[in-house]
Amino acid sequence: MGEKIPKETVRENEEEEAVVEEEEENLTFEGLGLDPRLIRALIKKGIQKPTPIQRVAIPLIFEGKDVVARAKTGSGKTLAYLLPMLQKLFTNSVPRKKLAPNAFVLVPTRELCQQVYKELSSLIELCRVQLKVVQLTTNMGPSDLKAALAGSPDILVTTPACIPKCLSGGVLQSTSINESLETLVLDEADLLLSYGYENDIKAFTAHVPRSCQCLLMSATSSADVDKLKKLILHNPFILTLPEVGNVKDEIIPKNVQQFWISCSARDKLLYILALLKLELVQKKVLIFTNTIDASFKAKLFLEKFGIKAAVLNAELPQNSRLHILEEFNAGLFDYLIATDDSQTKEKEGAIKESNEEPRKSKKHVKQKLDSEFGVVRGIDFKNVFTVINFEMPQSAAGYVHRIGRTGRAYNTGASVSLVSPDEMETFEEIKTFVGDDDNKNSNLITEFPLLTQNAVESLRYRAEDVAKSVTKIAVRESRAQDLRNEILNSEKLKAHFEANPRDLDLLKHDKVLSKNLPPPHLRDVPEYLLDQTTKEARKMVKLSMAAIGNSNRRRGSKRRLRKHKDPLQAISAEASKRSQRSREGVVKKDASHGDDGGVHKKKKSF
Ligand SMILES: Nc1ncnc2c1ncn2[C@@H]1O[C@H](COP(=O)(O)OP(=O)(O)OP(=O)(O)O)[C@@H](O)[C@H]1O
Repeated sequence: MGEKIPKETVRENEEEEAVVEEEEENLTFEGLGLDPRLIRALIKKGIQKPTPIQRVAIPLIFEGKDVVARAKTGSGKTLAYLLPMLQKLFTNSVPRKKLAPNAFVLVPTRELCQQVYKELSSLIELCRVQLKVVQLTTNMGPSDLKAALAGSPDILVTTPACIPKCLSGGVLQSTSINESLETLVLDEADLLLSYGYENDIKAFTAHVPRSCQCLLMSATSSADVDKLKKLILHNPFILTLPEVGNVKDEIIPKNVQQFWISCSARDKLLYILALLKLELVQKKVLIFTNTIDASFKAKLFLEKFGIKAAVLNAELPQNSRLHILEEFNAGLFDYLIATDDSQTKEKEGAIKESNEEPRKSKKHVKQKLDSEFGVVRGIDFKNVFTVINFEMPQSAAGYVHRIGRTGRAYNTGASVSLVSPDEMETFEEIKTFVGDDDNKNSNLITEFPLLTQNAVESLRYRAEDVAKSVTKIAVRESRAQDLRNEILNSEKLKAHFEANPRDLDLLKHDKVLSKNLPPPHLRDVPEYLLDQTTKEARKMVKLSMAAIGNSNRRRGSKRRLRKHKDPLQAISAEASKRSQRSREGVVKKDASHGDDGGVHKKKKSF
């Protein structure tokens, strides 16, 4: 590890810049000076060699420098700061003052909070070191905050809005922070200000000691990042990657194949049906809509054809959202329809969480969206191969962040955008933005080659018939029903999930919402409907999926998870006469139950 440069020296220096050189590609984690315990933990996670941003950031952070790391989405920025931060904490020879956590990680959303917390917890567990990490969110009451901060945690992961709450509630003292804080990380820095945290961050900087090492991680360089840089860092080391020449190169994921399909807005359901039902895209699939209603419409429509998908949006309770993400990441279902309203949020700016008490009435919940929810930025969806833009985002930046949910780190992926005539103008802007500046004729977003007009037309009659049955009222009812279920289940199972975080399969989020089960003739596409080209395309997609081991991974995780016990049964059993079994806490799920039938029936007991 390099010698620690005194903070004062670093801050008086001119800003320095580093570029990752190609010849450094062979650098290993050992070569970066990473502790063997961390290297072993990474190997257990399947991570062998550092990504470019990790190759440069880790040594600089070891040197004690303030760092601004700008690297494209999915490039491994999280580990770039977590690894040296952890090593700094568990190899520190000087006893640390523990009046307050020694490291603060500030992120813009609760989902990110949970993600970073989990990553840290698993690294700590795998390294078998005595470090304690806590996450705080603004929906925690004073007693929860106090309980979480008891026992001298070493690392605090939170959103900036939570810090003033802790300070004013007396659970954190500014003098303690000033004496103990050694590392401050602002992750997804370009979002922190647009989420309305400027005042919270400004107020917090007053308590940050000058000796504290500050790290600022961001996917883009924006005016907001500059503002934060000036606010908190002094003469930091600015990290850039070799291909960085302008903003767009910084953020466009290179290993995502981008496709588009032209279709009318009305035909979008038909086209998504064709893509999924004819298996022309590789799983797992993340589908983006711009509104919650559109996501329910797509879900209801698809489930009539036997395609089960979960929805994810800002209206759902936080427990449910986190659980949906975990299930999807664990491979419990293949299709997730996420509502991305991030651009509205960014445009409106400063929609800050109101520090209200947890929601109480269903009516209230129904209308309130969580402004700390962010589904596009920073969320690490695992093993998503295909991103589908069911509706186009409103800007090129939104597009890039959506497609960046696939092709993470060293993986590859694909995106398919369904573009209607009224979205064409935005799409042209996106094409120009992602296009190659040096070669004006090149077009990085190409027409999706695997879907023939014949194949689409073979499904049209069925699709239009079913689409008519998915009325506005049906959408509204399903949305309300889903929300009610999620609130009830989320509250009831909160304690259970805290104690049994691996019991993911007991509450399936891709359950069918329609009152009537899909008729069998819609579930199966008769072979005679498929033309030769579609049959071949389907075969090709299956072969590629097998090649990347996608299907094996999914089956494996399902089998593993089914072994766990089912507290849903236990809860319903408590009320029933099967007291003997309920006293044991949990009841094994009947192995003969299918994904749907068994779990579904049990949930009705709620
Ligand atoms: N050295 C590595 N080798 C392989 N995979 C890695 C490596 N480092 C990180 N990853 C994985 O890559 C994925 C993306 O990493 P991460 O979420 O840190 O990206 P990011 O740069 O923060 O992206 P975003 O800007 O979208 O937040 C994660 O699943 C992570 O576990």
